[in-house]
Amino acid sequence: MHQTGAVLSEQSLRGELELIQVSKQFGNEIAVSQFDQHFAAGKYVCLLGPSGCGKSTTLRMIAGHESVSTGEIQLDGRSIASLRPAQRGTSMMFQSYALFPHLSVLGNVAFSLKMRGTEAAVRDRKAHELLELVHMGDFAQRRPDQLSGGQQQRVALARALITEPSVLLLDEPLSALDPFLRIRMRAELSRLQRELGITFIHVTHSQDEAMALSDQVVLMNNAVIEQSGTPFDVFNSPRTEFVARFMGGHNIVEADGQAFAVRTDRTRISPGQAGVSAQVVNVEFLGRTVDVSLDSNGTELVVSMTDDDFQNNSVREGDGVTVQWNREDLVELS
Ligand SMILES: Nc1ncnc2c1ncn2[C@@H]1O[C@H](COP(=O)(O)OP(=O)(O)OP(=O)(O)O)[C@@H](O)[C@H]1O
Repeated sequence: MHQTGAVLSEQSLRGELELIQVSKQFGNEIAVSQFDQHFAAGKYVCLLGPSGCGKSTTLRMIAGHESVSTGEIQLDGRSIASLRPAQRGTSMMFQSYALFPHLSVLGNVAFSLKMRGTEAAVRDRKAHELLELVHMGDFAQRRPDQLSGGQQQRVALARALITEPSVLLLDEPLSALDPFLRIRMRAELSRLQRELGITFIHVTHSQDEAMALSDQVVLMNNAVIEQSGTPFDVFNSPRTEFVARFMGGHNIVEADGQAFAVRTDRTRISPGQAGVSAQVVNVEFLGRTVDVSLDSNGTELVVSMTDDDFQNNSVREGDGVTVQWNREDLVELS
């Protein structure tokens, strides 16, 4: 692990962020409504949700690239909603990386300090430290077009971190990478966040990414927070049908006029037992698991079973089956 002296001069956790009843309206359209949430210092937060739900607008309001219509934003105890972006203690890494093509890697990373009038020797030393931190120390003199996508992203990260922000804001940082690199960079982001001890706020529409990375997931829908909590809680205790469906891995079932979620891996097909009748619509082999899709009187159900269970209890498209779950696995939805 690299020690980055000056960069990590402050060892305590930073970036306690509070959004208090923050809303954003564009004309008649409400992009974010009454966003009210506290983020403890030094946490990895993912803002998750479908396209258009207001994630990027929320991030941009924290960064100061968009004003708030109403509400208040506090960072480490001070109000920042009316400050210019560079004064806030936040830094944004963009999806496109937005590196300057004519500058070297070192020049790109040092750029913000140059703008602030920091002398050349100091800014170059800090830029080198940051490049070491993202494992790009050997590439300082290259130009961005001489780097791979993953390398450009590391440089963009170093560039965003050079101002020593308390909060790093990342807008879909992994979406331009191929699936293999995305998983590698995911681990890198997690390592960086822990090493730096600052808050990361990462916008994504991928629930896998949010589950893998975050201490706290904020799931948004139609401009509001639908549910916020640890990935474990949001996945295992979805409050609404939207949350259960968006997080995936759940069936929505009804009993006595009440909707419930039940995990697809806790939904079973057991021959000879009482249960709900259904017909097999599709069988999908996913490697370690097999997903059996079923139609039960017009309701779609999925049973996820291990490969071994499937081999012992094989079904095919068109088979009639009965489906069971345990009462204690039902999560009541509102
Ligand atoms: N500058 C703008 N002017 C008008 N409407 C805007 C503006 N920016 C965003 N919106 C609208 O606000 C809503 C929320 O947009 P936002 O970009 O925050 O969503 P998102 O969840 O980040 O979506 P995506 O994942 O597609 O980026 C959308 O309906 C969008 O059309």
